[in-house]
Amino acid sequence: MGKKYTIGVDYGTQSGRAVLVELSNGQEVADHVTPYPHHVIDERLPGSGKKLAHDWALQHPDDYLEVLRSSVPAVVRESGIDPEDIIGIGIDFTACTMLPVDAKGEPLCLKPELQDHPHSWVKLWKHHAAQPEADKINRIAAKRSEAFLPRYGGKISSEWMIAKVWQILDEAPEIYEQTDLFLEATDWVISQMTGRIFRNSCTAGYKAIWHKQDGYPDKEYFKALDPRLEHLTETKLRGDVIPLGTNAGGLTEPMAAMMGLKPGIAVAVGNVDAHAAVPAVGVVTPGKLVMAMGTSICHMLLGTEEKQVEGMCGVVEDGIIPGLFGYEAGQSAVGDIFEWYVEEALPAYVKEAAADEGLGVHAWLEKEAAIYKPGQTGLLALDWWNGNRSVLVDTDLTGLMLGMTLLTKPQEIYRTLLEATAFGTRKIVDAFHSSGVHVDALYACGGLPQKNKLLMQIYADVTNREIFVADSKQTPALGAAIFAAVAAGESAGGYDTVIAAAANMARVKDETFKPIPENVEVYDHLYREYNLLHDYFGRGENDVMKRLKSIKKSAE
Ligand SMILES: Nc1ncnc2c1ncn2[C@@H]1O[C@H](COP(=O)(O)OP(=O)(O)O)[C@@H](O)[C@H]1O
Ligand SMILES: O=C(CO)[C@@H](O)[C@@H](O)COP(=O)(O)O
Repeated sequence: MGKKYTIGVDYGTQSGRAVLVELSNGQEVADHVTPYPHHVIDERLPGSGKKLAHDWALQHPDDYLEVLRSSVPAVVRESGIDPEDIIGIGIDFTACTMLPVDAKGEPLCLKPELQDHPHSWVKLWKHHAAQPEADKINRIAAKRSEAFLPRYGGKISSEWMIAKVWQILDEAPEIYEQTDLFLEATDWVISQMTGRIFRNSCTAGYKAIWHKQDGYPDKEYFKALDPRLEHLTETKLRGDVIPLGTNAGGLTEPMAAMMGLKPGIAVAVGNVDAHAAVPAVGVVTPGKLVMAMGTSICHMLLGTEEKQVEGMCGVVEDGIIPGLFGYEAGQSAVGDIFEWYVEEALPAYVKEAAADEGLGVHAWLEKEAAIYKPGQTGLLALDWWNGNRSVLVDTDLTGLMLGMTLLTKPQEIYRTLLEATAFGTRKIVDAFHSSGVHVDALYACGGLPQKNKLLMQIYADVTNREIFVADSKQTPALGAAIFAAVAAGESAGGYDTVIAAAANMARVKDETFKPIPENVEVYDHLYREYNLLHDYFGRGENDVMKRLKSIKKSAE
């Protein structure tokens, strides 16, 4: 058999990208990006121009098909590969990004009579307008001591499926009525490619409170939320939940013609961006924490048992790699904090100095901050500029920096912010490790590891763990291509397991970041101080951050 290939398509917040990957070695032969024509819809609906309320974020389902129409033929063309040798396609998506469809699988928002109804559209992961429903979901679950709650670190997010479905029922019962199924967008796109609807074990588990043994929460719980939701899971959330890497069916003739691919090739069930990245950095066994590092960090870890870990986003059997328990945790702002500082608080002289030296502002700050030894700034910060999504799960917490004097320099503040986010990651590492889900090494992908070496060294020193960095331009898309290779199977030239596929297709860079013992020692001291501040301001001893927020609210 000659060389074989699969295509991975990564659906992000602003755009989708296709990557064509060689199966023998994981080489990314060609890639192509399609920005979504309708962008994120957060002000006005397309067509009617109807104004959306605060905290809404929608998308247009045809934008997802546009990625298939444009980016897939583009990578085939650019690579010059014969479509006969492309044996499968897989996708990964933001989540929970969900939509209501009719009995034919058609999105309600594409029906002319429903186009001007905001609730008929795709709700993007960062649609935050279902917070009142999420609050009730949590309150009622806690009161009933629902067994599922600890699996999600004690809190169900407003970003997830049940809160979004309930918001539709609350605010637009007529749309709820006309919905045959609520689907994750990742499952909808796969259904468009195959003509068959399946739910994948990743989004069902992390975003829709589904459990491999227990299924969804029972009817009594849903009835306690709202009697109209009693039968939700066997009606509008019905459908087989199948593990990642399963072939969801062959590519249909019309879709194959549209994309320039061979009909009948394997289409892997849908997946999520951060989760798909895990095998793409070669992680298929417990003990290795994968960090997707960008504006925020998603932390992914594998285990052999279901354990309860404070503040984690969730634990799902088969949720990342079939046969293992996948754990997810996160920090809600990391790169975003550095960006806030650079955009909102940096003196003009720094920007001028960077320009004079032909450097970007981040690069200049990194160079200057690297001159300091750990502890030498005398500063310490709490990384809560966008609340806390890790052990405290509290969006009302805010940022803090301690130790400033008249001599404090911008590069010292920048370094302290890098360190604060590293302490935030250590908190997550410690929460897992002390709950019996071991963390022996860290694996990093996303934009930040390529951009800032000082940041990576600080993470190695603060966590006292070696960090391996992805050697892939598009790690989640490579992951989607890995799952496509597994869906195709060995007989077609792919692989029979994710473990075998990752062994051949995943890559990390040769250069790693190793902890430097003297830095580890100093950071241990600083981390103890961070913990004192963390608990003092975060666990109720001094609720000044919340009081300030409420004073601010009443002053508005
Ligand atoms: N040299 C740098 N050092 C640290 N952070 C940086 C640097 N350059 C950009 N950033 C931050 O990286 C973030 C973007 O990361 P990236 O992985 O590209 O995005 P995303 O999370 O959207 O995928 C921004 O928040 C930006 O502030
Ligand atoms: O929530 C998840 C994964 O669980 C992500 O899809 C969501 O945060 C979107 O991430 P990105 O902004 O695309 O990195």
